[in-house]
Amino acid sequence: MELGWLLWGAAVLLLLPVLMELSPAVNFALRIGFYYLLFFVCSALTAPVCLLVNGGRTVKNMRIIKTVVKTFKYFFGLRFEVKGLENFEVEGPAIIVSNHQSILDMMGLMEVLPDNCVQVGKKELMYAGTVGLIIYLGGVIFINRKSTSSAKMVMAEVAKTMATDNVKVWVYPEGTRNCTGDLLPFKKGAFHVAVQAQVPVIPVVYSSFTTFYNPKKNLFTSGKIKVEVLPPIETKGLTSDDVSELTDRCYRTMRATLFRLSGRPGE
Ligand SMILES: CCCCCC/C=C\CCCCCCCCCC(=O)SCCNC(=O)CCNC(=O)[C@H](O)C(C)(C)COP(=O)(O)OP(=O)(O)OC[C@H]1O[C@@H](n2cnc3c(N)ncnc32)[C@H](O)[C@@H]1OP(=O)(O)O
Ligand SMILES: CCCCCCCC/C=C\CCCCCCCC(=O)OC[C@@H](O)COP(=O)(O)O
Repeated sequence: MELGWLLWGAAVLLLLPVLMELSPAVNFALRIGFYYLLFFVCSALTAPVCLLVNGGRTVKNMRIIKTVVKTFKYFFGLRFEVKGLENFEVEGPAIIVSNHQSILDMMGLMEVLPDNCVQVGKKELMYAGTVGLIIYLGGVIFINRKSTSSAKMVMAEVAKTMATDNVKVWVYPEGTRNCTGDLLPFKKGAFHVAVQAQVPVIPVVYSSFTTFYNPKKNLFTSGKIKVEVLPPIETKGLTSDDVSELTDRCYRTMRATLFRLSGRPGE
């Protein structure tokens, strides 16, 4: 019996490189599966550490999570070229907005995440096993995208507490992953919160993943991701009437930066 398993294991190990070469689908499945496995296992191992070190749900756990997630890029041959980190150095809280292409964004997020910064995530993530637990412990704010009213209430609460808690809040204004190399229209919630809290909006742009990552084409290879933190956009003195213009301004700036970083001619 043992010999059988041994032979089977040796065959898989010998065949794996051939399979990966022959079939992009196998390569993609193995790499993305390994990414999920890393999430799952590292979350399970990190959760007790967070509880021991910080006692429960607190943004301080993001430091521990960040330390772990920053190692993931080495497994996939991904490199980050970061510019503008000094733009995070604003006094007090801020709303950070960035484009969102894939679950690989979690590596990019942790590559530049400033201290005391939580994220807004869809509430379904709470149920993603050990990952749900670790992001809960990290202070992630969960919203129900399907209920604008409840999401607005949660965001209004964020606007109130972010000043007292002195936290930055990272929002993906496209509201979903989008790996087309362009931006989806922006949801306005992040900008309402910024105006309600009278805090700056700091745009962050990641270059397009399409050169090394495309699930539809089973493409997932190594690659370089350019990240640019743009100058803060002040909201002092703005009101809810200014939110649409603020959203559009941010969208245009980020889209132009995305095209520049991705080497795509602007429109
Ligand atoms: C150790 C190993 C660990 C390994 C694993 C861990 C790895 C990393 C850990 C940390 C990372 C975890 C973080 C996970 C990130 C996950 C990211 C996501 O889940 S993206 C999806 C969720 N995010 C969003 O949806 C973006 C935020 N959405 C919004 O802000 C939306 O605006 C809304 C949900 C509040 C409403 O959306 P919707 O109704 O679809 O559309 P809108 O046009 O935006 O709004 C409709 C009208 O409502 C007005 N509005 C919106 N928000 C507000 C508000 N807050 N106050 C007042 N009014 C608001 C808006 O203006 C529209 O009205 P109109 O008249 O048309 O202007
Ligand atoms: C033995 C292996 C077991 C594996 C079992 C899987 C258990 C859970 C493991 C990993 C869960 C992955 C969660 C990754 C969260 C990354 C955040 C993210 O990118 O979420 C997507 C969200 O932004 C938008 O979602 P949609 O694009 O609207 O949809």
